[in-house]
Amino acid sequence: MNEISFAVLGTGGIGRRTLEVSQYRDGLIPVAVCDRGGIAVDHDGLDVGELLDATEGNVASGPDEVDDDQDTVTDGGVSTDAGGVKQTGEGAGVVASEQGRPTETPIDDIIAKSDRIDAVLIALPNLEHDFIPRVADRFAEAGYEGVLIDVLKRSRVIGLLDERAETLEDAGITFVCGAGATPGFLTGAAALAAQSFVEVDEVEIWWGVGLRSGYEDNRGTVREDIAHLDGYDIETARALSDEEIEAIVAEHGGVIEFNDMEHADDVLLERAGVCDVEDVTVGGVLDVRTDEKPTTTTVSVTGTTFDGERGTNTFRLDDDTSMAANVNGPALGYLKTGVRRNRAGEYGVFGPAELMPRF
Ligand SMILES: NC(=O)c1ccc[n+]([C@@H]2O[C@H](COP(=O)([O-])OP(=O)(O)OC[C@H]3O[C@@H](n4cnc5c(N)ncnc54)[C@H](O)[C@@H]3O)[C@@H](O)[C@H]2O)c1
Repeated sequence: MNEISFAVLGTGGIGRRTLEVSQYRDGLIPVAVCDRGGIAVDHDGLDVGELLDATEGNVASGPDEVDDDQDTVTDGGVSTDAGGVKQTGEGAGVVASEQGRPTETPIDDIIAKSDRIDAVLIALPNLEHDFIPRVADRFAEAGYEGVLIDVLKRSRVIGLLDERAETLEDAGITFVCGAGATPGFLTGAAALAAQSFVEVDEVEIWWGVGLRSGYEDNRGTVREDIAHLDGYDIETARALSDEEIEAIVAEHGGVIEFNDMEHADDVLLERAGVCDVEDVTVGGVLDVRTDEKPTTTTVSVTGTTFDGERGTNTFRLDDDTSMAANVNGPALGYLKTGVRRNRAGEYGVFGPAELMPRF
């Protein structure tokens, strides 16, 4: 396969690791990145090492300058004080890199350069359900013809993307949705595990994530997970200040269990014909005190074979593989598959249970 130039929208906990993992994959050239305050573009390939060093512990999760008395709502939720973000350089995020420059229109600036970009990985927070679908609209309106891929989690967003399938198809865009770990890797594993059966009764996904770097370095992920707790939803989670999130994490002793999560594995498995939405359950445990997983990540698919046997096929991740590895390895694998499909003229919306990620 020829080289693939790609961009990353959002260089937080996930986006930074996407760039890092891409260094270990053949043929992937990171040419553009942005966060909420800056952009860096080099069509010959960005210096990822420099970019990662400059943004280490220095993610632009909130606006650059915030009046201490005034909460500012952003796509990543409410940030009360830019001082809450660890900073190691001049400015937070991409602008701290010598390759970066400040901008107030980061996504539009990437779109303006997108005719030379094969694939765009969207690692933005999705606290407004239509945020990522609206980003897709902007690429389509600008005449982008390439791959868009996201690692979003919520079931209802897939419907919003499906509504746009025709527009994306007409534009020549191949959109791979929900292509992180769960949904993503584990959804794909469930689709494979289901192949033994003629009837699938149940798919159970149970994840364990240990993130010693905690909320500070994984703001979108932790905030969006909190929206699944009793008493919270996406709107209330979006309105929480950083301090309130830290307090919720502390109330749980740093270990939070989630049950019956609205994870798009369900709709993605249904649209791939594996089972019905209601047959899928997703839950897990997040531990922000340690990098060790609090529980083993498993996907169990229970069904009946053609010859009448009932059984459960189980796919298990090693406890030593991190969330960063299990989100970004598959996301880049699905990105490569997306580019292959795009170059073959297949456009529209695809899920991880319909594709096999490539190396
Ligand atoms: N599918 C999976 O398995 C999986 C796993 C983990 C995280 N995720 C998802 O990945 C996403 C990112 O999570 P994270 O922890 O990296 O978040 P984060 O808060 O650490 O980073 C978000 C990044 O997006 C940037 N950003 C926010 N709004 C922007 C805007 N309007 N324009 C440009 N840039 C903007 C921020 O500056 C930051 O760089 C979340 O939606 C999370 O749910 C998915």
